[in-house]
Order: sequence, then structure tokens, then C-alpha cells
Amino acid sequence: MTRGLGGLFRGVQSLTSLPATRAGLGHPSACVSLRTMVALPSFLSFEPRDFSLPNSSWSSEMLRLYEQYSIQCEVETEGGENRGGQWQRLPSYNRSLKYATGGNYLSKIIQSKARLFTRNIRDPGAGFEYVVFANKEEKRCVCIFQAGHRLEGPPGHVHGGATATMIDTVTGSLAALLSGPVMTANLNINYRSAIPLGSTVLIETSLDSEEGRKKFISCKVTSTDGSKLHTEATALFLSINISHLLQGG
Ligand SMILES: CCCCCCCCCCCCCCCC(=O)SCCNC(=O)CCNC(=O)[C@H](O)C(C)(C)COP(=O)(O)OP(=O)(O)OC[C@H]1O[C@@H](n2cnc3c(N)ncnc32)[C@H](O)[C@@H]1OP(=O)(O)O
Repeated sequence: MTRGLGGLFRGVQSLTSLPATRAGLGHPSACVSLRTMVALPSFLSFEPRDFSLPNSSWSSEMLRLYEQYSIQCEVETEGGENRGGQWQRLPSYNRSLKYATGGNYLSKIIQSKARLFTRNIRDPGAGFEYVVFANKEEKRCVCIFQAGHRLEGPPGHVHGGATATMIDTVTGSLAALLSGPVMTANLNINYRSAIPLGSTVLIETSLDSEEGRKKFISCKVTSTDGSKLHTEATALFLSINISHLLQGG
């Protein structure tokens, strides 16, 4: 499931090799439990839901664009090599640590009730429906976003905070794809025209420049045909050591 995302969260992956106490598991026996859980027979194993796959709520426009980018995605050959397209679809679970463990158990143990903000509404179509495609070579991402009825701000339109959340998510995904664990240091947003609830929009983001631990990224939210500009933003992400978060951020 994490095919093609090998380098995505290098720093996070090292979590899996942390001693139990540093990984926040609290008790040394947690190491044993983790090993036990990994050894569970497959019929008992936990299969996480990848929320970035099509569901019944997706509009025809969302499906069309999903198809358009999917056919440009890399494919894994029988020999296990990645070949083909320049794009990759980023999987999306309801815990971000699942990216790093291929959807496995670690994230169930640490802060078991925590959920990724954008993926905590399970009712299809009610909240943030989106899929992110990344082009690592060109250092850019495209997100197809369909805003559900629970994201209302002004009547019939998307809440500015929901738009900001999506901008943070897509720019953050690009920054993490390029350099591992990051945190948003700065986000500047200009709202140009309101987004109708239920509509499908494109969130396009690209790397402007980098300087040491800093990644400067810009972002545009437009109608799917590009004719209407909804929002423009710039963001600064700083690479962090994962211990920054484990020690309380
Ligand atoms: C985490 C891994 C999970 C991966 C799974 C990903 C899953 C993928 C999908 C989800 C994607 C979602 C993405 C959401 C991302 C968030 O929403 S993160 C949450 C919101 N952000 C925060 O809470 C951050 C809070 N702030 C902090 O923790 C710290 O201030 C920071 C940002 C880590 C920086 O602290 P620091 O590392 O000590 O850096 P510091 O030494 O202060 O500054 C270093 C340099 O940056 C500059 N700088 C620092 N802050 C600023 C600023 N605000 N403005 C301008 N310059 C600044 C400094 O001036 C300095 O510059 P130089 O002097 O070197 O030229």
C-alpha cells in the first residue's frame, strides 16, 4: 500500500525501530506486544482503510480527474521495480503514522484515540473527500478535493478554515514527500472567491525554494477547469527530527 512512498517519511519510519519508551509506548512489555501483534495470523490482522480511493460520494468530475491522474501513475513490475508514470497517488489513512508503517499497528498503540483531522468523518461525502497525486521529479502535488456539507462556513460555501486545512495538508504532503518529517511554520492565505459546498476543486502546490531545513511552497485552489481562482497561499515548512514531536513538539 505504501508502494512508491519509500522515501516519504524516512524519519517516521525510524520510529518502528525506537525502543518502546522513546516511542511513547510507556512499558517495556509493549515491545513484546508489538512483536506479538505483528505475528498475528492474517485473518486477525487490521486492514486500514485508504481514504483516498474512490467511494460512492465522489462526483463524476472527481472520478474523471482521479482517472486522469491515475493513468499517469507509476506501476510496479513483476520484478518489484517501479516503472512508468511520473505521478504517484499518496495513500491516506486516518492516522498519519500509518503511512510510515504501511498501515500497521504502531499508530494504534500511540495515542489510540487520535485521528488525522481530515480523515475523521467516516460518512462518505460529508467532510473532506480528497486524493493527492505527487510528482516528485517536478516537486509538485495536485489534490482533487470535494467539499462535503459538514464543511459549511458562509451559507452554501466552504468554511475558510476547512480550505486552510486542505492547503496545509497538500503543501505539507509535498514538503514531507521531499524531506521527511516537517511542521508548518507559516501559512499565508488569500481568499479570492468562495468555494460552493459540494463542488470539486483542484489544489495545486509546488516547491518555490529551499534553504537548509526550510521549504517554501506555494499553492492555488481553482475550479477544475482552471477558470476560477478560489484561493492562493504560500507556506513555510521546517524539517524536524521526529523526537521534536515525541517530546511534546
Ligand atoms: C510530522 C511527521 C508526520 C508525517 C506524516 C504526514 C502525513 C501527511 C499528510 C498530512 C500533512 C499535514 C500537514 C499538517 C502540518 C501541520 O499542521 S503542523 C502543525 C502546525 N504547526 C505547528 O504546530 C508548529 C509549531 N512550531 C514549532 O514546532 C517550531 O516553531 C518549528 C516550526 C518546528 C520551528 O522550530 P525550530 O525547529 O526550533 O526552528 P527555529 O530554530 O526556531 O527556526 C529555524 C529557522 O526557521 C525560521 N523560522 C521558524 N519559524 C518561522 C516562521 N514562523 N516564519 C518564518 N521563519 C521561521 C527561523 O527564523 C530560523 O531561520 P534561520 O535563522 O535558520 O535562517
